[in-house]
Amino acid sequence: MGDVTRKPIIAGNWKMNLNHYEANLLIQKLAASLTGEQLEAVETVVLPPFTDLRTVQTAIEGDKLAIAYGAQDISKHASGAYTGEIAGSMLAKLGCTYVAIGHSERREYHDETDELVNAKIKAAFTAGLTPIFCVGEGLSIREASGHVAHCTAQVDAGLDGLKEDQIKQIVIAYEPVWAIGTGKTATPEDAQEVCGAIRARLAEKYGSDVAEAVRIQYGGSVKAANIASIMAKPDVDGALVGGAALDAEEFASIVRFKEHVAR
Ligand SMILES: O=C(CO)COP(=O)(O)O
Repeated sequence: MGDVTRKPIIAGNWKMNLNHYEANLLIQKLAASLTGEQLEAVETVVLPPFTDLRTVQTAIEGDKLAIAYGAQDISKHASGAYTGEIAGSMLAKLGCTYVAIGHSERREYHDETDELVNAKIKAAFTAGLTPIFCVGEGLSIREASGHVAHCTAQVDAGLDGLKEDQIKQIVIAYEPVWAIGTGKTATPEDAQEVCGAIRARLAEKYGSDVAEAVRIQYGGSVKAANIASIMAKPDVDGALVGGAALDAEEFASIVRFKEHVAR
């Protein structure tokens, strides 16, 4: 293990929830629930729908809040005749720092392949955005004990052709599909097993310097009640939160995980 300290990163993936009025309200409530010190200790990120981004930018910049934001998807293309798509340069212009790529809901409902995910990660870097690169296994793979191999293969494919300094910046989110929106959280040991295996794979391929710099999140039914024990694991550097990120109090409490007792 190196001596790199990885700043915890808690990101709220709002999915297809909240219009721009509701987005503004949620940002205001978050700002009221978290102190500057708490936001300093943990990188706090929101990933609203595209249509909310301008409003979220205005709210965050207006009050100089230490909250980062980003999008839930990106086009692999830079610009052009791609109806309905959003380019990385457009997201960068709105002040986005992050973009989620390869979320299981996009892989499943929009047939996103590892190859497309890899192209989107490259598009994000070209636009100066940091990918939150999602991987995770479905229930049948987990039941057949194929989860580690599945996730490390997704990591290999997603990072193909990237430079080491890009890989160092990336955030990887391990989200077991069977734990998303189901209330079935993976145990902290389950989360550590895969997050640790991902880091070991990164070390094998790119060296321990790179592996120790990458932040790895766990996602899947994260709540204020279970965050502390998940964050206590050595290779878990943060969380990607879905449903619980729509409630300001709950999300703020997740961000304050250092004040909770791990159970
Ligand atoms: O998919 C997720 C975050 O990207 C997790 O969603 P839930 O927290 O609602 O299970």
